[in-house]
Amino acid sequence: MLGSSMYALRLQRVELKHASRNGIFRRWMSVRPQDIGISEVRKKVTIQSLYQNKANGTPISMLTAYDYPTAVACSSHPVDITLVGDSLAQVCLGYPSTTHLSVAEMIHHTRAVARGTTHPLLIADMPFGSYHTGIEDALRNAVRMVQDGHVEGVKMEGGQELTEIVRRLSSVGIPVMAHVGLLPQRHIAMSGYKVQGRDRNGAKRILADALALQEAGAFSIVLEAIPKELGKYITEKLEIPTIGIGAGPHTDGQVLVWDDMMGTWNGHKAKFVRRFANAKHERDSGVEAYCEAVKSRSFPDENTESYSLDKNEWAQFLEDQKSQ
Ligand SMILES: Nc1nc(=O)c2c([nH]1)NC[C@@H]1CN(c3ccc(C(=O)N[C@@H](CCC(=O)O)C(=O)O)cc3)CN21
Ligand SMILES: CC(C)C(=O)C(=O)O
Repeated sequence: MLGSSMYALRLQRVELKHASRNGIFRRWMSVRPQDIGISEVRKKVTIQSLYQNKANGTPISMLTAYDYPTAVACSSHPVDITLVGDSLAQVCLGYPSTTHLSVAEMIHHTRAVARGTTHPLLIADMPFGSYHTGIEDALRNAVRMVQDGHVEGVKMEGGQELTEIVRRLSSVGIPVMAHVGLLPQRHIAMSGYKVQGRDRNGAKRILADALALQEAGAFSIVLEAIPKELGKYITEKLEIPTIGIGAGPHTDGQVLVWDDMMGTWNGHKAKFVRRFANAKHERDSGVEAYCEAVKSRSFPDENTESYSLDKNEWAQFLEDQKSQ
């Protein structure tokens, strides 16, 4: 056991050396997936490979993750991009809105996700307020996300007003994913979570935003809650891959929130959500069965789930107790 794990460690180190010598050093590229319980080796997803997806019409799968186990689950399947979305605020931390999430809280979670991430590209949301107080603040916070949070790129919500920030981050090599349409960080200003671009002028504005963000250097863009016709049109107009959530079937990729996809989210179910599992049912029946077993003393089983000591040792122990 010890021997084999030391061997794996040594091998890992050798591979790391090899990778860095060849100039293809990437944090996880050379980590043996078995180390975190992943059996299949997949090629690291890169911005270039995402462009190839768009070119050859292979859909891009993006899923949110908020901690180590969800990151490992993404890394165990052909998820192309793992997103530490700021939906973290609501679905994991119990805040009423994404606007409550701090950079420190986000980084705490991105570090855990990074530890469980192998082949997927790792992107995280810039929290509300972390890119609104000036270009240098945005850059400083993005650097924190990369350096302390271990993410490979950042996502930010907004349109043409963000182009200078996108340009600055891109210019120093921090990949930026843009996000237009429904902007959850602005739900108060937008009077709720509403489908965007439903009239001619709204649609024009979203297209203009998407084009401006591409021109500023965004490597990809999320289209949230817009009509499917517009999702298709923007996807055809842009050179960068579009990732839709409630933007119809014609975007270059799709994203869903982990808890929506798993069927564990108790809150509102948006029209664009499909539950691909009913993990809530499994989870609840597990908790119920556990409580029942404890209360009925059927758990733990005396023989298979408990420890014992040698009969003679125990007799001696009791004997010693008498003379105390
Ligand atoms: N669980 C969860 N899933 C998400 O997709 C998500 C979050 N949380 N939290 C952060 C944001 C908020 N999002 C939301 C929240 C609500 C709607 C929603 O209720 N949409 C209405 C549209 C109504 C209309 O304009 O016609 C819907 O019924 O689909 C959409 C996106 C997306 N993000
Ligand atoms: C749903 C995705 C796109 C997101 O922004 C989030 O998880 O916060």
